[in-house]
Amino acid sequence: MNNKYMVSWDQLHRDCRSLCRHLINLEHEWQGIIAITRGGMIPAGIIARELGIRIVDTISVRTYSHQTISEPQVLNDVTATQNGAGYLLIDDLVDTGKTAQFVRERLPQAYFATVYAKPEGKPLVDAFITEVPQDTWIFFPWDLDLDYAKPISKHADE
Ligand SMILES: O=P(O)(O)OC[C@H]1O[C@H](OP(=O)(O)OP(=O)(O)O)[C@H](O)[C@@H]1O
Ligand SMILES: O=c1[nH]c(=O)c2nc[nH]c2[nH]1
Ligand SMILES: [Mg+2]
Repeated sequence: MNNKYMVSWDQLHRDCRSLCRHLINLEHEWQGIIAITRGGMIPAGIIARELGIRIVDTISVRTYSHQTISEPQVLNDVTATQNGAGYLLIDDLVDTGKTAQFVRERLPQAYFATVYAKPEGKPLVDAFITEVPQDTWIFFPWDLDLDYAKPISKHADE
């Protein structure tokens, strides 16, 4: 994928808080949060803090190895709920929707929210905050490092 969408910690925090405002407006008493690990863990932590939710479980699903997609695999299942009723299910993003479809089958009653969504996957989630084009890879702050940026002009260092 040629295009990149770089997410800073600040932006991630702001986008998670925007998602929280949407979730608060639903006026629902959540039983707890289920994070889809690993990507959903940091958003789930921020959301748990903002909404005052202390029960946080995980379902560990792996669909990608670097940028290569394969069949979703459950590495560790959720234990807090059987069908997700009353639970918020949180992931960092939905891309093709393959992971979302798979997890929805496991937890059909959960309310599924992601912070970022690409067009193919967005019909599979109940809520998201920021849409990113399908041909763009999203880079999260936990995958990035502060590094030297080359000047835009190739003459700048002369
Ligand atoms: O909509 P999809 O095309 O299924 O892609 C979205 C999923 O892919 C990534 O997880 P990944 O499998 O890379 O594992 P990770 O969360 O441990 O990084 C991301 O965190 C989502 O869970
Ligand atoms: O870090 C990531 N960025 C993405 O755009 C993406 N799509 C699927 N899985 C992903 N992981
Ligand atoms: Mg993931």
